[in-house]
This record gives sequence, C-alpha cells and structure tokens, in this order.
Amino acid sequence: MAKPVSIEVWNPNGKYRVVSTKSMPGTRWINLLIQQDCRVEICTEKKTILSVEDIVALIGDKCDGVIGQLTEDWGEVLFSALSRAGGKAFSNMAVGYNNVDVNAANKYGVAVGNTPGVLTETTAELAASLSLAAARRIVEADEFMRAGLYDGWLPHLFVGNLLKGQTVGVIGAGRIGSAYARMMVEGFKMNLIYYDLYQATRLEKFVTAYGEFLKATGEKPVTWKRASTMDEVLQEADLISLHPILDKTTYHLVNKERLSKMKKEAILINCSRGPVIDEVALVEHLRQNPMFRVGLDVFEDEPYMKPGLAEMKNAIVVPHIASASKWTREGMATLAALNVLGKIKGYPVWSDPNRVEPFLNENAPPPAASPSIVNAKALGLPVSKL
Ligand SMILES: NC(=O)C1=CN([C@@H]2O[C@H](COP(=O)(O)OP(=O)(O)OC[C@H]3O[C@@H](n4cnc5c(N)ncnc54)[C@H](O)[C@@H]3O)[C@@H](O)[C@H]2O)C=CC1
Ligand SMILES: O=C(O)C(=O)CO
Repeated sequence: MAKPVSIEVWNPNGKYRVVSTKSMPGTRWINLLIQQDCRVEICTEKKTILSVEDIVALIGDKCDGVIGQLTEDWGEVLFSALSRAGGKAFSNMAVGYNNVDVNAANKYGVAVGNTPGVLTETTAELAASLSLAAARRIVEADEFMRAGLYDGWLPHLFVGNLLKGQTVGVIGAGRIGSAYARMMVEGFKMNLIYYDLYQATRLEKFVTAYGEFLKATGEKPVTWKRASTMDEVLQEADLISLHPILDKTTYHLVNKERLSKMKKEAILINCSRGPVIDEVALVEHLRQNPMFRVGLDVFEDEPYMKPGLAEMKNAIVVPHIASASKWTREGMATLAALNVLGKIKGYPVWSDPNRVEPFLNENAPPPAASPSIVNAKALGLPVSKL
C-alpha cells in the first residue's frame, strides 16, 4: 500500500479527476479543466522529483488523466496503474518525452501528450545566451568583478571570441535548432553548417534570403551548408549547439572521439538532453583544452554534475532553465492540460503540432482538440479537420 501524497484540490465536485504531479505556472490551465467539469488535484509534496511509488499513490483508484513532468519515469508501472484507475490520458509538461515509455502507454491504450512549439523561441534564446556568455566569458568576468579583482582595463583581460563571420554548427535542426540557427545567423552574421536526418528547407531558404539581403546592401553574405555527416559540423564550426531529441541514436552523440575532432577554441552548447554528451569525456576535454568552452543547460545525471565539471572555469552551467520564460511555462501548462482534457472529452487530435497558437490565445476558447499526442497514430485516434 503506497503512502498518501499531499494534494491541493480545485473544483471538488468535478466529474473527471485530473491529477497534476506538480504545481504549474499560471491559472488558465486550471480554469480550462474546471470549465469542462474536471476536479483538479495538484500534488503539493515538497520533494522536487516524485518517485514512481508517489505517483501510483496520486493516481489512486479512479483517475481520468495525469499531467506529469520530465523528471518522472513514466513506464509500465505508471501506465498500468493509470489504466486500472480508468485513465486514458497522460501529458508530459515538456516537448521532450524521453522519460516516457510510449510502447507501455500504447499497451494500455493511454494517449501521451507533449508541448511542442510554445517553447521553441524561449529555448533557442537560452542557447543563444549561453553561446554569447561562453564566447565573451561573461560568467568568469562576473566572478572576477565580484571578487574585487578588477584593478583596471588591460589589453588581455577576458579576451574571448568574435562570433561575426564565424561558423555556427547546429546538430538537430528541428524547431528549436532552426530557431537558434536563425538567431545566430541574423543576429551575429554567422555562417551556418547543420546536420539533421532531414533537410531543413525553411531554414536554408531563410539563410539564402538573408545572404542576398546582405549582399544587396553591400555586406558580405552569410552562407549555409547541410553536412552529410555530423563530424563535418564538428570539424568546421566554431560554435556548435546540440538540439536533437534524446533516443538510442543520440545517446553520447558527442563522445571523446568526437570532442577531439572539434577546434581547440570551439564552443559547445547543450540545451537538448544531458546524455547526448558523454559528460565524463567532456570534463576531461575541458581540462586538456582550456580555450574550449561549453554552455550546459542539461546534464547526464541530472540534477547532478559529473565530478570535476563544477570546477571548470571554461564551463557555464545552468539548471535546465531553457524553457523558463513566463509565457512559455504558462503555455506549456495549458497545452499539457488540453492534451489530457481532449482525450477525456473524446476530441480529435490537432492536425499540426507545430501550429499550437490557437490553443494559447487567452481571449478565445481553445479548439476542441488535443494539441499534441505523440502516439495518436499507434492508438488510431481521429485527427481534427480544423
Ligand atoms: N533544455 C530544455 O529546457 C529544453 C530541451 N528540449 C529538448 O530539445 C529537443 C528538441 O526539441 P524540438 O526542436 O522541439 O524537437 P524537433 O523534433 O523539432 O527537433 C529535433 C530534431 O532532431 C533531429 N534528430 C533526431 N535524431 C537525430 C540524430 N541522430 N542526429 C541528428 N539529428 C537528429 C530530428 O530530425 C529533428 O529535426 C526535445 O526533444 C527536448 O529533449 C526542448 C525544450 C526545452
Ligand atoms: O520541454 C522540454 O523538453 C524541456 O526540457 C522543458 O524545459
């Protein structure tokens, strides 16, 4: 018998019981659920990461849907518990769902939602912030200043890299990778090289058009290249940002051998998932190459860092905050709630998860659809005609 978990209840007499494993930003997501006759239970346990046992207790005997977090292990145990409780809907409050065993969800007929689109620009902006902070050694300089060590301007003080005219490399040019690439190309006039399993046609067109604009105004045009191997990006780029999903093909994509192919003064940014980089190999590489710099939002054993990383001056580390803007986090909560609500109400699945704006308009009711269900096809769910 699992131990009870503390909760806060909204609309106690609602017909459908929806559980959120965490408090989420904003109130729109709660109101949307309440308006559709849901009783909303929000876990108020103090600990940051809930165990599978905690979540089983939250699900209880009757539960129509759960909104969960990327820190939770959603597999056989939780999907079978949800199914036993009569639930057929789960949504991660995240676009990445490497914490979810979708096959297990399929086995129990549970729809799995995620929250694409609403975090694209916010995450890309954090990757751009880390890129600039690493290139211009902002964190080191800030520490130096606060330590009272600044005693006057010097020609060699915190000399970093100029981005303009250098090459930005993007691994995984999907929604976020492409948004980041556009920021770095347009903002800093960097040339682009990218590697993805698919062609990023819109991104290529954007860089071509921007290059033509620069040329027409008498400036050196920017260029783009789609690399046929990831190693080509590692060898050619001065700044590399990782934006693939985490799966078997991207686990330790950046390892010791690949790090050795990068330029000695290159900058590596990771705002995807920690295990995309072999972090032990990275710490060793940072030690051996003091001019190599890294900006990390995610870690292999999150929330922990591999030994030695925290001491490296050439590493900037932040606690998985890439999607942390108010608008984005409130939007993620809304999309996650609507994924669950849509399944409970028997709505179809939205036809294009890249076009989620209609769900985010606070001045209009959201469409009667689940914004993004990743296993819609496997479950044979109907698709919205809107
Ligand atoms: N740090 C943070 O707070 C955040 C992290 N993320 C992470 O970013 C990931 C990407 O998000 P989106 O851009 O929205 O997804 P997306 O699906 O639009 O883009 C992922 C891209 O990776 C590519 N890809 C897949 N396997 C690859 C491989 N082996 N080599 C190269 N490219 C490969 C895909 O073809 C796709 O273009 C999420 O899955 C999530 O893990 C997302 C949001 C916030
Ligand atoms: O949406 C995701 O995948 C995240 O990592 C949230 O920040």
